[in-house]
Amino acid sequence: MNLASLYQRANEVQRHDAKLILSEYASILQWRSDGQDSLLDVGSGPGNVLMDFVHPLLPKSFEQLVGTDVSMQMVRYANKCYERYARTQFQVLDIGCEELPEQLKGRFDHVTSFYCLHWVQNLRAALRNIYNLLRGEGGDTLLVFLATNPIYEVYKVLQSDAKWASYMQDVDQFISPLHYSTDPVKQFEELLNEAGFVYKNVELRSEVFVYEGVQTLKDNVKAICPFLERIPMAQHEEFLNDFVDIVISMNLKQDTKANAEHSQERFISPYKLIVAYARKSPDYLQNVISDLGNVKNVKGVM
Ligand SMILES: C[S@@+](CC[C@H](N)C(=O)[O-])C[C@H]1O[C@@H](n2cnc3c(N)ncnc32)[C@H](O)[C@@H]1O
Ligand SMILES: CC(C)=CCC/C(C)=C/CC/C(C)=C/C(=O)O
Repeated sequence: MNLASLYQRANEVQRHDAKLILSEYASILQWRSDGQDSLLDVGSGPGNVLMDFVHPLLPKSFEQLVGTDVSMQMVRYANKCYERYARTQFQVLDIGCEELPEQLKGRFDHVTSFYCLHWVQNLRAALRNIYNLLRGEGGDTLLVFLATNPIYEVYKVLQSDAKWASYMQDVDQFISPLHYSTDPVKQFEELLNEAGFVYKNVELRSEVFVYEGVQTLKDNVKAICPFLERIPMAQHEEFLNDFVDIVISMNLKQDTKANAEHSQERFISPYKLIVAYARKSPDYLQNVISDLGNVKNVKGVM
C-alpha cells in the first residue's frame, strides 16, 4: 500500500482503534522522569495517526520522534505534511529486515505500531528488531494489529476467480500471519518471549466496524488493497463490485431504512485485534532504585 493521501482519507477504523487504545495505554507507557523520551513508530503510513494521537502524549521536552515505514512514498508524504514539527522525522525502515541500521539500535524508550504488523509475515524478525530498537533499560512497546478480518476471506474467494487469479497468486503474503492461528494470544506471547521481552500483556479484542454505504466500503478497500495497483485501472470498478458481491454472500450486508424513501446499505466487519504491551528490562524497578542518584536515566513509575 503506497497511496498515502487515499489512505489518509479512508482510515476511520484505524484512527478509531489507535485513539481508543492509546487513551488506555497512555498512563501505562513508562515515561521518563526527565521528559526526554524518544519514540519510534513502526509502519506510520501517512503519519496522521502518529501525529494526531501519539505526538500529543509526548512530554514537551521529548528527545526525538521517528516515524518509519517500508514505503518510500508514505515516508515522503509524511515528511512533507509534518516538516514543521521539531525533533520529528520520518524514514524508511522494513521492520522485518535482517539487520537494523546501526544508528537506530538501542536508541528508543518506546516503540509503537498501529495496523502494521499484520502486513509482516516474519513476526519473529519484526519482534527481534523492535526489541533491538529499544534502550536497554526501561524500554517498552505497544503493538496493535489485526489478527483476523473478513477481508482475508474475500481475498481468498477473489483469488479463486480466474478473472483475478493472476493478480493474486501471492495472496497469502497479504493475510495476517495470525489469521489462521487457533490461539493468537499464546502464539504472540511466545514470539514476545523468544524476542526477549519480559513483562507482557497480550489481549485479543473482538471488534465490529460498520461501513455506512457501499461507497464507504469501496473507498476503504481501495485505500489498503495491495492487488489494485496490479490491475488495470479500467477493471478497478469491476474488481470492487466483485468484492462487494462476496461480502454480501458472506451475509455481512444489512439493509436499514434511513427514512421513508431511502434505505441505506450497511456492511458489517467483525474483526479481531491483537493489543500487546511489553517491556524490555526485567530489572525495571531495580534500575529505578539503583539509579536514583542519576535522575537523567530514571523513568516514571506506572
Ligand atoms: C494500514 S497502514 C497503517 C498506518 C498507520 N500506522 C495507521 O495506523 O494509520 C500500514 C502501514 O504499514 C506499512 N508496512 C507494511 N509492511 C511493513 C514493514 N515490513 N515494515 C514497515 N512498515 C510496513 C505499510 O507501508 C503501511 O504504510
Ligand atoms: C466487510 C468487509 C470485508 C470489510 C473489510 C473492510 C476493510 C477495508 C478492511 C481492511 C483491513 C486492513 C488490512 C486494514 C489495514 O491494514 O489498515
